[in-house]
Amino acid sequence: MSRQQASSQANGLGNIELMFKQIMEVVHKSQMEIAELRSETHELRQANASLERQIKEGMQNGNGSRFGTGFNTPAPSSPQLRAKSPFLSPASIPSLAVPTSICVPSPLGDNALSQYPFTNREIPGFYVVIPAGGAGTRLWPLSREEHPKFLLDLTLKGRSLIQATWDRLLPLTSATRTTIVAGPAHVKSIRGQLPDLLGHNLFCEPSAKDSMAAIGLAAAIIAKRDENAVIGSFAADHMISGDDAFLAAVAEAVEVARQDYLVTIGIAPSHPSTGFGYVRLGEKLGMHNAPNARLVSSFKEKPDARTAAAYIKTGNYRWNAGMFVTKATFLMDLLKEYKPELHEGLEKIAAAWDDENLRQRVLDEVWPDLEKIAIDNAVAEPAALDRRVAVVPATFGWDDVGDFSSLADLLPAEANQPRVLGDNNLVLTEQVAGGIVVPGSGRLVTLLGVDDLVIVDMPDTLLVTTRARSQEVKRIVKKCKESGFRQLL
Ligand SMILES: Nc1nc2c(ncn2[C@@H]2O[C@H](COP(=O)(O)OP(=O)(O)O[C@H]3O[C@H](CO)[C@@H](O)[C@H](O)[C@@H]3O)[C@@H](O)[C@H]2O)c(=O)[nH]1
Repeated sequence: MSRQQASSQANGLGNIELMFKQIMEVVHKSQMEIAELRSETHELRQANASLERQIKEGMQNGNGSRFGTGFNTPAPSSPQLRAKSPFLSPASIPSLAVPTSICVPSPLGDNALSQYPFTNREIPGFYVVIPAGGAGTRLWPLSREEHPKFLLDLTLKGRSLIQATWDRLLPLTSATRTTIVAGPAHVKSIRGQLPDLLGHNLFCEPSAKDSMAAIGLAAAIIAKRDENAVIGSFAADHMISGDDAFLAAVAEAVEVARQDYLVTIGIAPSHPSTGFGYVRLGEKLGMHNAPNARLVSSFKEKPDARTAAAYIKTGNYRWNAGMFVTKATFLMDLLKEYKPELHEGLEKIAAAWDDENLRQRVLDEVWPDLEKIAIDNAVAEPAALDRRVAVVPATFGWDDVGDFSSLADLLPAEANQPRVLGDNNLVLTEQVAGGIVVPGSGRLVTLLGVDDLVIVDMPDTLLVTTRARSQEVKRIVKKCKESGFRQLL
């Protein structure tokens, strides 16, 4: 063969390879689009169900012709915040066929698809634990001690964050296996918002002792009820988009947890956040039922910005989404090893839990001395070093709605306009770009020529700051406390 012929043959092969690559890219893109469409369809179905519920509630209250206010869980002293409904009328949404399975693209960018059954997603022996403890200080004055972030409907979809968390997880479990750990100040509101929550599944802690005591309490009680229980702990105040991918990731995490691992869900970091824990991806676990699961080679809770940036550069790190899936007994074993006193205290409380008088006595005696520590520091960090922590990398959208800046990102906006949480008619702007306005006092808020401001106008106080400084709102809360404005916290 002449050199010219050989070179033209090589070119031909190269072209075929290129064509194949392009075809594969198109196929992958279509698969991603299908997964996205399915996710949107599911969200539409949920929105539809939520609207139906609002109409039903409105009719039960003799108020059938008016839709809910959108912001249906205002703080007791706040006015109702009105909003445009983001929903279509039920009649305009066609009924949708339920797919038999869902394909979720692999989070590792390897073009693989994992298939999960769509219907009957309940996982036998799986218990949900929702620790509802954070005050959401960075969302003050919208979020208050008595009425924290998880009780608010921050997306104006008609459900508070804790209600949305409940709705999201219900397909995997049932009300009998869904539990909440909360302080006495929030028990009544939680019961009001979640009428299906069973009395014996609401674990009331005497005071805030951080996430290890809260999740450990639930684990200890559940382990007594069911020694084979696998628990999944999910914050009450996070937002998730792409529920199918979320449920698939949790189902995968349960499979891994059954093999005695503390399992986290890993989110691909978008920026070097100092507010999250980071997990370093270790070797693949190669489990048949959990194709994406990997070992966590190390776990670092809230690194500084420089460290976080270095982590992200490697491409080997994921954010810990604050979700932990594990056998209840395995978590107690880890606790016994790494925090024996906390373990002993929680076991004592769990043993007395079913007898209400005894429970109170033991709580009074034991709870005040329990160590206040996050689950991440108490067990996740040391257990990762012992190769007992695994991660399921996730593909769903996730946000912990930590401050007004991230809340702004979640709200719809007209181009170059501030986002409005509430009634758009109460906000007038001229040459204003970006930012977020909460017109919560009922009066008109007007803005001229200011960009990226955060304005939260409540009946009892007004907050003005910038999006860039919104992480620092807790400094103002501290100042209010020091200056004697306790009633505003
Ligand atoms: N019941 C109860 N719940 C609590 C308590 N303290 C914390 N929690 C709950 O435990 C979860 C995590 O606690 P946070 O205090 O909000 O943790 P964080 O600083 O946000 O960090 C955690 O979450 C991040 C994701 O949002 C993670 O990235 C990080 O690694 C860590 O797990 C939240 O659901 C919070 O409500 C408490 O005393 N009581």
